[in-house]
Amino acid sequence: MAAFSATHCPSHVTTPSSPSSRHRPCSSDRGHDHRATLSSSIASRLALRAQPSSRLRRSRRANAVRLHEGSVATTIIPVENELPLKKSKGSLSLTLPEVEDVNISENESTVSITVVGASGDLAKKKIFPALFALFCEDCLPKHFTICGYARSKMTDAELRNMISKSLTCRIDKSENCEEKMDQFLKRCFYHSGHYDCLENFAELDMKLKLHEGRRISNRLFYLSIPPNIFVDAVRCSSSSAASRNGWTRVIVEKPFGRDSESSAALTKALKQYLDENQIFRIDHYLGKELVENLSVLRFSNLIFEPLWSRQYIRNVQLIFSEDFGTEGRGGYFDNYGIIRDIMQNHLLQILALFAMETPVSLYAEDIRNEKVKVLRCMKPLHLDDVVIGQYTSHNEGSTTYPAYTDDKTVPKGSLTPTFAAAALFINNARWEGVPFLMKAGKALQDRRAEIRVQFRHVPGNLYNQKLGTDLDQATNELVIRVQPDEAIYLMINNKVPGLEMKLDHSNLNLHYAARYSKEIPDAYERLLLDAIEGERRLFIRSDELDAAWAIFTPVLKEIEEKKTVPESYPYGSQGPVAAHRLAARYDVTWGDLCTGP
Ligand SMILES: NC(=O)C1=CN([C@@H]2O[C@H](COP(=O)(O)OP(=O)(O)OC[C@H]3O[C@@H](n4cnc5c(N)ncnc54)[C@H](OP(=O)(O)O)[C@@H]3O)[C@@H](O)[C@H]2O)C=CC1
Ligand SMILES: O=C1O[C@H](COP(=O)(O)O)[C@@H](O)[C@H](O)[C@H]1O
Repeated sequence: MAAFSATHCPSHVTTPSSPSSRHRPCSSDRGHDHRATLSSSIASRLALRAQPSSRLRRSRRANAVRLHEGSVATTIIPVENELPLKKSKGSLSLTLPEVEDVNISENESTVSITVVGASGDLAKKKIFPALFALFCEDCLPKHFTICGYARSKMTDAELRNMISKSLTCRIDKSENCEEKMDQFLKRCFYHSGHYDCLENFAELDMKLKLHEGRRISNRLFYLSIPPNIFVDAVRCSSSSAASRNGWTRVIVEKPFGRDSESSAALTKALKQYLDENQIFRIDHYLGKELVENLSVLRFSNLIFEPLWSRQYIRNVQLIFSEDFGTEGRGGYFDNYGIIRDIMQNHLLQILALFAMETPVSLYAEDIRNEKVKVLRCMKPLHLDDVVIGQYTSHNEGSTTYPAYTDDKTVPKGSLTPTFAAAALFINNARWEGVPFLMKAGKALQDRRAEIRVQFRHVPGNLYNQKLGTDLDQATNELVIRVQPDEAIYLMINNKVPGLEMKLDHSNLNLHYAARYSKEIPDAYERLLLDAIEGERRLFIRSDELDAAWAIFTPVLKEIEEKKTVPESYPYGSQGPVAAHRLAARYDVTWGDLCTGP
C-alpha cells in the first residue's frame, strides 16, 4: 500500500443531538425460516449466518476507545446510537457515555457496509432499499452494521428518517413491516466527512470498530459518489478505515472512465490502494433476473445451444429504451451520453454473456475469461456503423415534454446523444457475419430492455405460400424481455385450428408473472449480496473493462472530434429514422417496432 500524508480536513463532524437509544444485540431468532424453499445458493448464504449468538452483558461503566494504527478492535459495544467524537493529540478518542461489556468469540465475524455518498440519489433509491430487502430475506450476516458516509451533516436519526422514506416491505409482506424496518434502521448509522480526508475516515473506522467489537471485521465500501472523487475515497477508506483482521472490498459505480485512456488511468489509480480482487465494479444490469438467466437458458437446454451460432441466427438485437428523459441527471449525462451510459456497459455486458463460449465452470474467473475473449473478438466501432440522436420537445394536448437541451443542467447547444444505434460484429468462428444491433435511447415511446434473436428463414419451406410474402414476419424469433414484465417467448409458425391449412405466427410464452409467484429481486440486492460473499461473477474485471472500451473508444472520439450533430427525434417517439436505415443495411427490421407481444 502506498504511503501518503494526511490531508487537512475541514471541521465538519456532526455532534449528536438526538436522545440515545439502546443498541440492541441482533436477535438470534430473526425472521422465520425460509430455508426449505430457497435455492442451495441462498441456503449456503444463510449458512454463513449460522454462528453462535453472542452473549451481551450490560455495564454502566463509561469507557473510551483510542485509535492507533494497527490497534486491535475494541471489546466494547456502545449503547448510544450516536457517539460524541473528541479529538485528542496524535490520536482520536471516542467517549462513550454508556457501554455494554461484550463477551464475544473472536471467531465471530461481522460485516460493516459503508455507503459512501449516502445522501445521494442512488443510495436512497437503490442501495438502502436493497440492503433492507436482504435483511428481510435473512440474507445479511447475523452481525452487520450499515453506515452512511457523506459530507452532508446528518444525525443517525436523520439518516434513518431519510432511509425509511424509501423502504418498502416488498418481500416479507406476511411479517410486521414496521418491526422489520425498526430492527433494520437500528443497525444504520451515519458519519459525516469529506471524501479526501484521512482523518474523517479514521473517525469512521473508530465508529465501525465500536459496532464490530472484537469480532473479525469485514468491511464493504459502496462508492455511490461522482467518479471524480472515486480515487480520493478509495485512498482514504483503504488507508484509514480498512479492516485489519478481515476483508475489505470496494464496490465502484460506473462510469469507469470516459474512454480507454481515462479508464486505464482510473484502474491504475485504484490499484495503488486495492488489489483487483478487492474491486467490485458494478454493472447493475448483470444483477437483473433475466440477464442472470441467460446462461441457464443457453447451457442447460439442449434445444438452444446447437442453434446459437451464425448457422441459425440471422441477427441479434439488444434494445434499451426509456420513456422519460434525463430529468434531474442532465448534469451527469451530458458529460457521458447514451453510448457510455448504456451501450458500453449494460448492453455490451449482455452481449458478452449472450455470445461467449461455454465457460469451463460457473466460477467467476471462468465466466469472465469467456466474456473477455468474446469482447476481444469484436471489431472496434466506427461512425459508419453508428446513428446518434437527441430528443426535442413535444406537445401532446396540454402537456409539453421538454427537449434534452431544455434541462437547465445541460449546456445550451449540447451535441450529446440521448439515442444511439450501432451494428457490431464478432470476428470468431461462431459469429462472423452476424450483426449484433444495439439501440439505446431516452425519451422514447416506451420503457423496455430486451434481447431479440432473429433466426434464419427455413430453407425450402413447404409452407412458403401459406406464410405470405414477408418471410421476416414468419421467422422464428426468441425474445428475452429483461424488463418490464419479464418474459421469454419464442415466435413460431402454427396451424390455425380448422379444416383449412392456414398458418399464423404465435408465441410460446414464459411470462414470469404468470409462472412464478415470487417477486423478482432488484438487481442491487443480488449484487450487494454477492459482494458481501465475495462472489465476483457479476462484477467487471479490469481486462473486461479494457476490452469494452477498446470497442467504443474510436467511435466516441470520432463523434467528439467531428462534432457530429445528432438527428433530432421528438420526445416519446420511436427515435431517429436513421436507425431504421442502419438496420436495413444489414437486412434487419427492429423487432420492437413490429407488432407482437
Ligand atoms: N442515480 C442513479 O440512478 C445512478 C447512479 N449511478 C452512479 O452512482 C454514483 C452515485 O450516483 P448519484 O447518487 O446519482 O450521485 P449524486 O450526484 O446524488 O451524488 C452522491 C453524493 O455525492 C456527493 N457529491 C455530489 N457531487 C459531489 C462533488 N462534486 N464533490 C464531492 N461530493 C459530491 C453528495 O453528497 P454530500 O454533498 O453529502 O457529500 C451526493 O449526495 C455515480 O457514480 C453515478 O454515476 C449509476 C447508475 C444509476
Ligand atoms: O445505469 C443507468 O441505468 C439506468 C436504467 O436502469 P434501470 O435498471 O432502471 O433500467 C438509466 O436510467 C441511467 O441513465 C443509467 O445511468
